[in-house]
Amino acid sequence: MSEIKIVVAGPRGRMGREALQLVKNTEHFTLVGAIDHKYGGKKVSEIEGLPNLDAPIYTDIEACFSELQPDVLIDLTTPEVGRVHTEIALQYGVRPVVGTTGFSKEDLETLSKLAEEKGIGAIIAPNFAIGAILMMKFSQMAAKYFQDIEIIELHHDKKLDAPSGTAAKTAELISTVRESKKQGHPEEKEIMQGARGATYDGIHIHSVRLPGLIAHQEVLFGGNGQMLSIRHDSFNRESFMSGVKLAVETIMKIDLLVYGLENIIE
Ligand SMILES: NC(=O)C1=CN([C@@H]2O[C@H](COP(=O)(O)OP(=O)(O)OC[C@H]3O[C@@H](n4cnc5c(N)ncnc54)[C@H](OP(=O)(O)O)[C@@H]3O)[C@@H](O)[C@H]2O)C=CC1
Ligand SMILES: O=C(O)C1=N[C@H](C(=O)O)C[C@H](O)C1
Repeated sequence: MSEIKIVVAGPRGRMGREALQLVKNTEHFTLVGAIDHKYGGKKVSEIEGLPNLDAPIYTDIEACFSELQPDVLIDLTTPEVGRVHTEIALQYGVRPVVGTTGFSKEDLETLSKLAEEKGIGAIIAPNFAIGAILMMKFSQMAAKYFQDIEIIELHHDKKLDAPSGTAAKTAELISTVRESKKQGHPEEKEIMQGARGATYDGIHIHSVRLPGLIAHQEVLFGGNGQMLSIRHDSFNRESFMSGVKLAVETIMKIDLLVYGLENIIE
């Protein structure tokens, strides 16, 4: 395989560190730079706890792209930052692989149009773990038979966005095969605000945040005298890396924005 030149945004983060290891351990991947709002001017190897990689760190993403001309940006930052990074990457002809969650429907539409306009591939994947993709696909299958559905997503307490990108994507996939409906008693009242969680197309989503957790989701389907539960657990962040690798390799061959890893696995 030919060499793929990569820039990682968010290299000191929980996912960013794991992505640096992936790049380091993959023969045809080369880390040419990193984007970090606090450590511009340093090298990755100079930051405590990061792998011994010589790549320079930039705070200015445009300078980074003009000077290094990377093939791919891997973005693992925050919703606001990730959205701007993705837009700039597309403007500079750098293919974005985005794990950052919390993008709105409008953000996705705007970025998709921009990718199409520029003829550049982009992958935005709320979850890179193969088991999570299967959990979402199995949930979509089950929703044809069970229309009353509640999603419980559980994450570590450092997570910024709620609901998780995975929960939002699961609800979105389910709503393509299930007619919108209001669940629960028609006259139910929340005695405490938020008790029934968020709703997407009538599907209830509950977000749990606790120390000790990594990334977990259970989708509950209620039927007459039965319940089906589909669950996925990520016990470490390495679980996401085979998906990141696949996305980086695939993005070199596509020229449009893909939202969700399920679209490139099949
Ligand atoms: N798609 C997937 O499979 C997965 C996606 N995620 C998503 O990935 C994102 C990152 O998660 P996680 O690693 O846990 O979060 P972290 O908070 O650990 O990492 C985010 C990093 O981004 C840095 N950052 C903030 N602003 C900028 C900026 N302007 N430029 C460069 N870096 C910046 C932060 O630095 P500082 O701390 O100094 O602010 C931090 O180091 C989240 O959106 C999360 O939901 C997470 C796991 C899996
Ligand atoms: O912040 C996290 O940790 C995770 N974020 C993603 C999400 O919002 O779905 C993916 C995974 O659940 C871990």
